Amino acid sequence: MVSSSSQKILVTGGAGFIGTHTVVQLLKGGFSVSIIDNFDNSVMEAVDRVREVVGPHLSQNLEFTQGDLRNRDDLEKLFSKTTFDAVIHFAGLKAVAESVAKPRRYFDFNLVGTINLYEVMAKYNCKKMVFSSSATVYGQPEKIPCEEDFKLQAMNPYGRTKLFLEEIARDIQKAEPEWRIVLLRYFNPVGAHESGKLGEDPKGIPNNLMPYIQQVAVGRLPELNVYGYDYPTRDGSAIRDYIHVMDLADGHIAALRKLFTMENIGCTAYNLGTGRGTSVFEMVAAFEKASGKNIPIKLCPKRPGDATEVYASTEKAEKELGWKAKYGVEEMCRDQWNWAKNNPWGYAGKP
Ligand SMILES: NC(=O)c1ccc[n+]([C@@H]2O[C@H](COP(=O)([O-])OP(=O)(O)OC[C@H]3O[C@@H](n4cnc5c(N)ncnc54)[C@H](O)[C@@H]3O)[C@@H](O)[C@H]2O)c1
Ligand SMILES: O=c1ccn([C@@H]2O[C@H](COP(=O)(O)OP(=O)(O)O[C@H]3O[C@H](CO)[C@@H](O)[C@H](O)[C@H]3O)[C@@H](O)[C@H]2O)c(=O)[nH]1
Repeated sequence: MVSSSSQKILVTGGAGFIGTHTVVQLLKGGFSVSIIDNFDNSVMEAVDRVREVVGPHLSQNLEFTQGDLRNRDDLEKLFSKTTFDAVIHFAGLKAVAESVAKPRRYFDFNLVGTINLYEVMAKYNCKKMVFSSSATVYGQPEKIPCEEDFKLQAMNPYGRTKLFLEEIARDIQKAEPEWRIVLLRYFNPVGAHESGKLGEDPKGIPNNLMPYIQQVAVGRLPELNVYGYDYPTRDGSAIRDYIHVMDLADGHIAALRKLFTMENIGCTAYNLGTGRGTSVFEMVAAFEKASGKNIPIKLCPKRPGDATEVYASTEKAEKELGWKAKYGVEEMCRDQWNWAKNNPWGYAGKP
């Protein structure tokens, strides 16, 4: 076992959707965790809920700092007082449409924030990193399932930041071989912690399918717009590889263990997906079944830039990280509904 509370992990963006779930699994796995987050897309209540979920004993191994990666001093302050064994880097922006409208904001948060992080990590000789990449780097994949060595392509400014950050990681590791970097390409993270205390809480109208369905189910939105119903798929709607956020969280623990044990890992990318594709209509039906709610739909034109069918090849992660997703669509919808019905207005409650 490599995990012990003597191993200290910095989690950037740890108050966010994937961050909170991963921090729970890190604490349960015996790691000490320090979160830095600027609450651009999250709230303090999410960190308090993490403490609630893990209990008072493990909460002693969790520290929180409000800070911004774009401000190098915020990172300096953290690194100068604590020695980190590795960093899991979630902090960033992720909304495709917003990135098209505000590309500079995306370059600032995602690129400048990450470059600052590398600089400070290098200065304090912390050279192990798990980075949140995305299936978006496959663009419109020519073949499915997506394999890690496929040609990469950006479709929008958000995707470009992920692609650039992957290239930056590869360049840094090539020039300074002591770095160990794992790039995790997430497919479509959904679901919530089984306790119903943690989940996704997007600000404003959700961009993504599952948070949107959730808000229809609790009556915050009247109906779901289904973007595209004449795709060449089994039911005409687009297909994605949805992955339970707890499986994703465990994928980070597997990646971290790999970083600590494999000296020559270099800079390596892994898909985190289930390897199974589910259509929009199938997802709606599964959520209706789990929640007992009717989800009214409106058939709409395709969303520009959306791919027809995307799912992961899971072989590399299974073989090299020893990680495989455990949950299916039924559990994803069950846990997402449990979160939704207990927190219909998210962490903050009804405005
Ligand atoms: N959720 C998805 O569908 C998905 C898919 C692929 C990749 N990713 C990537 O995974 C990572 C985490 O995603 P998430 O869904 O948890 O998003 P999220 O918005 O819930 O979490 C990101 C967190 O980072 C914080 N943050 C943003 N900029 C920061 C900065 N400059 N300094 C400090 N904190 C900052 C936000 O306040 C937020 O708490 C992101 O990098 C995202 O691009 C997400
Ligand atoms: O209100 C909605 C929202 C989505 N969809 C459809 O549902 C599918 C899934 O959409 P979404 O949840 O937005 O996921 P993706 O478009 O696959 O993109 C997500 O997943 C990618 C891979 O991880 C990330 O790169 C992106 O940032 C993230 O938004 C797509 O076919 C959409 O057209 C709808 O029909 N109605």
